Amino acid sequence: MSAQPPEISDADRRAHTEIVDSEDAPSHYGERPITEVAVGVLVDAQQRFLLTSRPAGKVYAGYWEFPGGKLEAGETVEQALRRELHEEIGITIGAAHAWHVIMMDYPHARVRLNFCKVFEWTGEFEMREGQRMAWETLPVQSVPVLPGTIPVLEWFAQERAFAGATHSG
Ligand SMILES: Nc1nc2c([nH]c(=O)n2[C@H]2C[C@H](O)[C@@H](COP(=O)(O)OP(=O)(O)OP(=O)(O)O)O2)c(=O)[nH]1
Repeated sequence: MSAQPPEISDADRRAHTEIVDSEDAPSHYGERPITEVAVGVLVDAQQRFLLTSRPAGKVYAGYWEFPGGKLEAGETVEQALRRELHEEIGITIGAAHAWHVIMMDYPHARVRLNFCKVFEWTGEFEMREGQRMAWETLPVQSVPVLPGTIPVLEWFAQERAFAGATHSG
């Protein structure tokens, strides 16, 4: 089975990234409310990282991203991450190590992405929303990647002294 990669629209190209790397940004930043998102960067013993495709029916369906989702009321980033990764990919994570925080201004929403590295988990991977999964290294082979995923690839490139394009497209 080979799924056609989705078209990249002008809106995707316009999606605006802002590196924040602090928790200082107010909950209403600019004119639009901010949606808090917990994102897991799972790294295995071979230093590969896990990407999953966004399921049908969500915005950016078919795009590749790091697994995660929106915080529910009263949740911390770590709690939301633990819940989302269990619900969506079937695993129970160990410690979540806060890494970087960025804002993304999409046509559909303004989101604050709280990226956490995760090195330990238990359970079998089970794509419970019909996603696909891929263990990746640089350069990433899965296309297209979500605009808000690209900065993570840049951080890996810096950490790993990787030169060249981090992904295609
Ligand atoms: N999971 C994840 N989301 C990302 C990444 N980069 C990025 O811009 N996003 C954006 C896309 C979405 O606007 C938002 C995540 O929301 P979502 O719709 O996937 O969250 P969810 O699973 O809670 O969805 P739902 O319950 O509303 O269906 O964050 C990434 O690497 N991983």
